[in-house]
Amino acid sequence: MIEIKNLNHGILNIDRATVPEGITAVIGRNGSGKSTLLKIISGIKIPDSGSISIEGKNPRELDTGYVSEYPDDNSIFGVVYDEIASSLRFKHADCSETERRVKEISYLFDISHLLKREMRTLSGGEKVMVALASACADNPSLLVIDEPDSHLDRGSAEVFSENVLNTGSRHIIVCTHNMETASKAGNLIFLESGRIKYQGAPGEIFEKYLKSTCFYPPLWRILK
Ligand SMILES: Nc1ncnc2c1ncn2[C@@H]1O[C@H](COP(=O)(O)OP(=O)(O)OP(=O)(O)O)[C@@H](O)[C@H]1O
Repeated sequence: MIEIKNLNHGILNIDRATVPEGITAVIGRNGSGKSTLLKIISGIKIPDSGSISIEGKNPRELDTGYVSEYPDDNSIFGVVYDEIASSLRFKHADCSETERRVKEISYLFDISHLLKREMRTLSGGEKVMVALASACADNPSLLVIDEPDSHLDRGSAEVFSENVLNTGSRHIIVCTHNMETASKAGNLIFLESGRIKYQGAPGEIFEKYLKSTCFYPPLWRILK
């Protein structure tokens, strides 16, 4: 469980919120504070005031995988293999175990053919897939992903839904402008001007509060 109390940071102003385990999608208009919230949950930013705890711990005490919305912000190393292996190497994992895991996760993410490539030569979507594989390689207990789908084609978006969202991380927080992705989460947070306006099961939030807005999943209008 993630507990937020009296959080103030930039546009964010959240008195009290409890985020359950599982997959949470964060949605809202441009500039509503989604990325800021994700950076605070992942421990990248320390809030100006207030507190956030995850399973009773400070975010920086958790093993976390974070994927930025900007593909070029995600990589440290020059070659794809080294990038995906980095979290395992930082933990001094055994070389053969590192190699096994890099190959396994690359296969799952359908990027085995990229392992020897230089990061700078990849497309935006390829960089996102490498960043997702790298973030998931060490099975983090918290996975925070900022707008993965804006760079992904349909096939890669499916790989994302099937593999990233089923990594087994205890908490997965995904910010997205894709309402079909959001509708598949277990929990939905709707941010407005830095405040949590709605939170709950996507079915309930979309039907009850967002039906007449552009946030309602387009597919639902056809199917329902
Ligand atoms: N470092 C910063 N300095 C000043 N203002 C900032 C900074 N970072 C973000 N902001 C402002 O805070 C607000 C929230 O930004 P944030 O990136 O969290 O929004 P967002 O909901 O993720 O937007 P988008 O959907 O466009 O990515 C915006 O008005 C933004 O301009």
